[in-house]
Amino acid sequence: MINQRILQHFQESAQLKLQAAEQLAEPISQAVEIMFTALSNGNKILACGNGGSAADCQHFAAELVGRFERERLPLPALALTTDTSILTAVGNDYGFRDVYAKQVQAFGQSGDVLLALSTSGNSANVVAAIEAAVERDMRIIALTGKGGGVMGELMSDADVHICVPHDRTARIQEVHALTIHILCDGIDVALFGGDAND
Ligand SMILES: O=C(CO)[C@@H](O)[C@H](O)[C@H](O)[C@H](O)COP(=O)(O)O
Ligand SMILES: [Zn+2]
Repeated sequence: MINQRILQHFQESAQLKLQAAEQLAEPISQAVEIMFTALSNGNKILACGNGGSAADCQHFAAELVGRFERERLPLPALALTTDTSILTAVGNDYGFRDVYAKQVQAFGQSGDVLLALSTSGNSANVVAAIEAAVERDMRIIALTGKGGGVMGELMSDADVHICVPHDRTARIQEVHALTIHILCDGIDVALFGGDAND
C-alpha cells in the first residue's frame, strides 16, 4: 500500500515534469533572458512566496549569491522571506498582505526583477508585491500553477508567467524547484557559454 503510494508520487511527478517541459521551455527561456539582462545591467532580483515557496526563494537567492554549479562572482538576489523583524513588524503594524510589498518599495529599483512564487497564484501578499514592483518599473517573473489565479491576470506583455499545468500544490512546487535550477543554469550558461558538464 505505502509502496504503491510512493511509486504513484514518483510517477505523477515525473510525468508532470515531462509534460511541463514542452509548455514551459519558452517562458523559462524568456525568464533567463530577463534575469541575465537585469544582472548584466547591475540590477538585482528580489524573490517572494509563502510556505514551501518561501523556501524556494531562499534556495534561489543562495544559488545566485553563493553558486550554482560553477565558480563565479556572487550575483545579487534577495529573498524577501527571511528577515523576521521586518516580517513581524510589517505584518503586525500593517497586515500580512504588506510584508513583501513594503520590502519591494524599500529595495526595488527600476530594472530590478521580482521573482514571485505562488502555486495558486492567489496569495494576497505576493499579488501586492507584484503591484508594488510594477510601480517601481520592475520586471515580473511569476511561477504559479492552478491556472495562474489573480497573478495570471496581472501579468503584462513585459512580464513572464511560468504556470505549471497542474492543480496539486506539491506537484507544482516540485516543478518550481526544477525551474529554479534551470534558471540558475541558464544564467551560468549566459555568463560562460556551454554547460557545466561540458
Ligand atoms: O509547501 C506547502 C505545501 O506543499 C505549503 O507550505 C504551502 O507552500 C503553503 O500552504 C502556502 O501558503 C501556499 O501558498 P500559495 O502557493 O498558494 O501561494
Ligand atoms: Zn510543500
